[in-house]
Amino acid sequence: MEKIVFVGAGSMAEAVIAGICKQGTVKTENVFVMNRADEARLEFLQNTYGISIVSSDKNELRSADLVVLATKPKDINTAMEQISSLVNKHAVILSVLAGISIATIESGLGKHPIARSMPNTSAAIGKSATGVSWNSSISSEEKQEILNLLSSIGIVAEVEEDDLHAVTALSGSGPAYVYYLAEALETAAIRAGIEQPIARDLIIQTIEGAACMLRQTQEEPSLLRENVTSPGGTTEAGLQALTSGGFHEAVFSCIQHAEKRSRELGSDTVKESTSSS
Ligand SMILES: NC(=O)C1=CN([C@@H]2O[C@H](COP(=O)(O)OP(=O)(O)OC[C@H]3O[C@@H](n4cnc5c(N)ncnc54)[C@H](OP(=O)(O)O)[C@@H]3O)[C@@H](O)[C@H]2O)C=CC1
Ligand SMILES: O=C(O)[C@@H]1CCC=N1
Repeated sequence: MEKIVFVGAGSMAEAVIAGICKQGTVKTENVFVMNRADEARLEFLQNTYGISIVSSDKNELRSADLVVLATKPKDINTAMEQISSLVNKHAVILSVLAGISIATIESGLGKHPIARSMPNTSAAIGKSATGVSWNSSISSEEKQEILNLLSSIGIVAEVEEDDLHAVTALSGSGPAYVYYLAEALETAAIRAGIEQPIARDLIIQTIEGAACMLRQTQEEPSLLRENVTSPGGTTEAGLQALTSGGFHEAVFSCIQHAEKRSRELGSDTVKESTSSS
């Protein structure tokens, strides 16, 4: 897939662009980006990554091999209306949108090979955890090309389309949960008397170290947790406070609410397109 056009130029588009450009997956001169109105943003991406801006006649879409849909879910119907007559009929479509079904994309853009994915912002450093599913029009070669592209920004799991809502809740939104934990730990550490820069360093290393332990030892998280927890010690005291504060319930509820919201984003978009047609 030589020529790639990104429709949408926000955080997620940038994370994927940064990832594929840094990993050398594509030639930067073959990557084009467009958005709704923010020209300064397009110039920033052009200057930072050496990619190009889609011209005002959007002609690049006519010869695109891959079109990446990266608008907010609420904007996708308008975006598809604006581009559908221009997109090369052989182009593969790769969506990164939360909640938006393959059927919605098919009804907006017509029959194309479609990959619906859910990456996360760690794509920018090649560490995304991405889920992907396909429509029936995609060939095994096209799948492989998409898997190669997504693998260049992190790990990829092929899942059933319906499971992408849960993947979105888990790993699409997941980096935000970890940052939220880091924020809470830092506030608590400062309150306990540690200087902020020292607290920040200790937290980053603790999160990174624990993630690497999970990956490298392949041990159960519960076993690794038990290894840290001396009977009658500090960890036990801390974990008891988390448990009585409703830690498990909060995490279950977090994933449940995020998954539900992903489903709602999809049905809101379908409702909106039905009411405007
Ligand atoms: N952020 C994240 O962590 C993740 C996001 N996603 C998904 O990625 C998608 C984008 O999210 P994010 O990058 O955060 O959103 P942003 O708001 O940062 O970016 C949205 C982009 O879409 C552009 N846009 C809006 N309407 C159109 C249109 N009609 N034609 C072309 N471009 C248009 C906007 O342009 P302008 O600024 O000019 O209005 C903007 O560049 C969402 O669907 C989200 O669900 C998936 C995984 C993780
Ligand atoms: O919050 C959102 O809706 C998007 C999808 C996953 C991460 N960010």
